[in-house]
Amino acid sequence: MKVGIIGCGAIANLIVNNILATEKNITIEHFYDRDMEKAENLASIANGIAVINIEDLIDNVDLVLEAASPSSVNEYALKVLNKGKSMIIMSVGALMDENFRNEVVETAKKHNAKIYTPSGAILGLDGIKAASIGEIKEAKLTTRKSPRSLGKDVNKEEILFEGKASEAVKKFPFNINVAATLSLACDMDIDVKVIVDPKVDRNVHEVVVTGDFGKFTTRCENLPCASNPKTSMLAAFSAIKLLKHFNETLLSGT
Ligand SMILES: NC(=O)C1=CN([C@@H]2O[C@H](COP(=O)(O)OP(=O)(O)OC[C@H]3O[C@@H](n4cnc5c(N)ncnc54)[C@H](O)[C@@H]3O)[C@@H](O)[C@H]2O)C=CC1
Ligand SMILES: O=C([O-])CC(=O)C(=O)O
Repeated sequence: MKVGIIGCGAIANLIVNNILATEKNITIEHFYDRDMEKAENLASIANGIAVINIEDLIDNVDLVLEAASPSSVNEYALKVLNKGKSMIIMSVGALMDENFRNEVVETAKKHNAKIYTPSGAILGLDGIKAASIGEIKEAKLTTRKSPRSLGKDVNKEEILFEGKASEAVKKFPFNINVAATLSLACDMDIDVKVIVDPKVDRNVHEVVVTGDFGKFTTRCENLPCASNPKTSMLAAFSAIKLLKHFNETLLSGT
């Protein structure tokens, strides 16, 4: 399988280094970034090509992995899907806009392509997918990050946001894509709280879900990526595992 990457930052670097070292059947050779130097750096690690035109990436791969920004999803998703290429989307917040999401899904259907949103930086997507066979009644996400992650200068804990995921992704486009991933899995605009906390140096996400199945709570304390404190390493790991799934025969978990 040939994969092309849009956005050559923290997540893309972890993915490329891992896949290069562990997977013979996945090649990642085409890279695009609005910062050409970033694309060239990653291309040199992978012995690949930094493309200037996005079409040169789309035309030469089977699957496009977006790890750039919500606005990049608005810019490129329809171009990718219109050419029948499947897509892994990390900047899931872009899909909270219902009209855009419907257009993306319809385009993918028309061209027989798939859209994957990995579990990213949170725990519990497996349980939610199973729980969604019954009714999911309530889902809440509480995210706690350091002032450095959230770009705030505070010396005590502060609630920055309480409301719906659709609003959260607009206010924190680079910090709370997980709220969108949860909303898609639950098929509802979930409740979100964002807390800046000078006492933490990890990205902490708590998920509480109730439904016909009962109730579960998950909590993770994620180490951030060295090159981007907003982003948890687990988010990159989840995309790596999804890529590996394409090659696996025995698949565990929903
Ligand atoms: N789904 C999830 O659980 C998570 C999603 N994310 C999201 O994944 C994305 C990537 O994260 P990182 O690798 O940490 O970011 P990063 O900031 O380290 O790298 C992003 C790269 O994309 C490039 N870029 C941004 N917009 C672009 C555009 N319109 N066209 C071309 N290139 C563009 C930037 O120049 C940069 O090199 C972000 O949107 C982030 O918010 C991050 C963590 C968890
Ligand atoms: O990596 C994280 O902890 C979560 C994150 O930035 C996002 O969902 O955008």
